[in-house]
Amino acid sequence: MDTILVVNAGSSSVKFQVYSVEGEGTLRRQIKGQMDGIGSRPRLRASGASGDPLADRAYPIEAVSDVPTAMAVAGDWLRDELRVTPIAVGHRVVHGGPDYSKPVLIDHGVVCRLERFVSLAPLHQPHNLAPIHSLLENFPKLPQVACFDTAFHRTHDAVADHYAIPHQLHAEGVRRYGFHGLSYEYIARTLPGVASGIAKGRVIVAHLGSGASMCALKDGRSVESTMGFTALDGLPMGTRPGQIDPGVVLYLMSEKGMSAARVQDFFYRECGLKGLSGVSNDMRELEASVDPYARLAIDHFVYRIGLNAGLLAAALQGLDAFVFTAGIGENSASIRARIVAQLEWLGAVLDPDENARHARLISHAGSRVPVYVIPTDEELMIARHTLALLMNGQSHNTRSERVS
Ligand SMILES: Nc1ncnc2c1ncn2[C@@H]1O[C@H](COP(=O)(O)OP(=O)(O)O)[C@@H](O)[C@H]1O
Ligand SMILES: CC(=O)OP(=O)(O)O
Ligand SMILES: [Mg+2]
Repeated sequence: MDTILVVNAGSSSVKFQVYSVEGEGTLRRQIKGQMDGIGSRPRLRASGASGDPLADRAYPIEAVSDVPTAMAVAGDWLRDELRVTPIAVGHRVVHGGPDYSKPVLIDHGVVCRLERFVSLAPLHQPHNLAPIHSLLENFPKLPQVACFDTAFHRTHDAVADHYAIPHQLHAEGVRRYGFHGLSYEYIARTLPGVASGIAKGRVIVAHLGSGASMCALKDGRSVESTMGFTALDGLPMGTRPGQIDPGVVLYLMSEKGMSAARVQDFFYRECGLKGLSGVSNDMRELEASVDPYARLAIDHFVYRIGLNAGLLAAALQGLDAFVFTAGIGENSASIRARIVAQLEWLGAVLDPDENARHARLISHAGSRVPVYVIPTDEELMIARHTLALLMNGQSHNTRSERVS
């Protein structure tokens, strides 16, 4: 069976899927899995084609303390226990910079260009590139495809893409890229099947995971995002602060003597829900906590999402629907309820029962703005892009090599 392996390394999880390629361009999911809770409560879960459980293993926090270890554990499991030998591998690569507005077949030149963005996405890019490197080394003819978080947002108007800084910096790549684009692309493609009348309208999608952002969609295209040059901007996240006055950076460097490397580490790993609560970066643990700072961290998260919804509604000049997705958006009914309460002035009213049972439509029948929960599938987008590149014949003479 010809299969495509998809790898998606996030900031607190490694997700993977294996698809069989059937007939002319049909993909069928064979395995879906993830190692999540990295750094809090690591757990490997995977299921087969019909949702049948293949694995559910918990690990001590120190056994899977970072993303590379999680990737190694999941990779060993796929290779040794499931004998996965793909004909191609699709990777999520978080930063594509100014050059890449669509997925690309990987070679050494592409990897060199993507390495330039490691400092712009230190929580992700090194982990995205590590398996690419190792497969290029060991299986040089195996087709690999890079799919970018930034690509879906490359349609932004100049007015949204610029910072108010000298424009030469924009020319060299200092732009408001936006991230989570594979997730937003999946939602944009799924919406017509969920609500055909709305898919062409003005929609805010809230991707609330360990990394969190929101995207304004108009007619299925991204017109604005809360993230910018890097995935630090916008909403507060698991370990990142979100929007912050650059004066704080200057203060940390000039008054606290922090080096640039120390500031980077601080903003990517020690802030956000974790920094503010002092309890955890994991929303499940904050919701279970009675610590007043855990409460404050959740309050701040909800408040900032409400503020940013107003910003994106302004970009769209109105709102026709709101969508929740990703770890928190798909699973936490209480956070969703609190966010929808912030959206009441925009015309959204919750149906608490539908919300509690995680229905697809969670707004009240009389709500002017419908509110949806749509589980995202970045891996499916990557598989589709990977297959499309393979079928366009750009992977000449390479389909016979397999990972063993
Ligand atoms: N049932 C739940 N209730 C609240 N939060 C949840 C639940 N399940 C997952 N989450 C949260 O989702 C986040 C991880 O989301 P995910 O989209 O997998 O992140 P990433 O891809 O960035 O690693 C974590 O903060 C986790 O606590
Ligand atoms: C870009 C980003 O923050 O990704 P994730 O949410 O997967 O960490
Ligand atoms: Mg993610």
